[in-house]
Amino acid sequence: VVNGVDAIPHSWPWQISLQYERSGEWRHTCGGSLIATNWVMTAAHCINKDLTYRVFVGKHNLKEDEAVSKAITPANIIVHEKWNPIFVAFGNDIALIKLSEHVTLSDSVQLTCIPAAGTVLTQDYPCYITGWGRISTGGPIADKLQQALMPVVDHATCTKPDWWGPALRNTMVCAGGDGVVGGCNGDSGGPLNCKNAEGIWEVHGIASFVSGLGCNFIKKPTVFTRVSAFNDWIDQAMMNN
Ligand SMILES: CC(C)C[C@H](NC(=O)C(F)(F)F)C(=O)N[N@@+](C)(CC(=O)Nc1ccc(C(C)C)cc1)Cc1ccccc1
Repeated sequence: VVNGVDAIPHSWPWQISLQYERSGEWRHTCGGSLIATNWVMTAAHCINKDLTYRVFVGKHNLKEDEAVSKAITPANIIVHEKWNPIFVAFGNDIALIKLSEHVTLSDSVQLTCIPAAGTVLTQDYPCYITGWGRISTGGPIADKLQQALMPVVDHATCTKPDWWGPALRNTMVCAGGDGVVGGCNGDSGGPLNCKNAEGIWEVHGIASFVSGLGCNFIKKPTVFTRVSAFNDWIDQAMMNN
């Protein structure tokens, strides 16, 4: 997250770190959200079938051993069948990771909620991006979980020619674009957290892409998969696996 701040430790207890093993060490690659005690929602572009992954729950500082955290092996990874890595613009950048065991919920490990199907947030609705992604374009990833207020940019604005243009799908949701805050590599798959009218946090977006011109480029908001466009897919995947 570019121009974010350190989160209060474990204040986003559904945020996970998706890590893969390379030459004997584990590397953070993406974020994700705990939506059930044995299911994590992330981005399809985070998944490479040839890699070995682990899901780390209850983390704050990636560089420290934290007693409240636990690394869990995936049992199964379901990538949206219409995801095409060559055409990110087509969307469907969503995947579900079934964990090999149910997590134990605690103050540091909690579930987040999926919004009602079809929910579309209005312009400037206040949401927060969270993640351990790069803290500047091309810069280092964060040690401590970062957060930033990233107001929603509605479809009418986000599809303007000098924004993302008409190619932007309505199965996507934009946020930010002020030239200051932005998601960046490593935030992929992580949540766009928005409080609903009842004061309950929901995950409205899965961080998908930012402009190649820069992670916090003005009028190029961070683009998220709109979770409320995939309720049926999520339900089916969890029921069938
Ligand atoms: C792997 C890609 C598909 C998604 C990756 N996503 C992220 O970093 C995220 F925002 F989700 F945290 C990304 O944006 N990667 N970039 C490499 C940019 C990128 O690939 N962006 C992009 C934008 C649009 C499209 C399609 C919709 C035309 C594809 C990729 C990050 C970047 C940004 C500025 C400078 C250097 C690196």
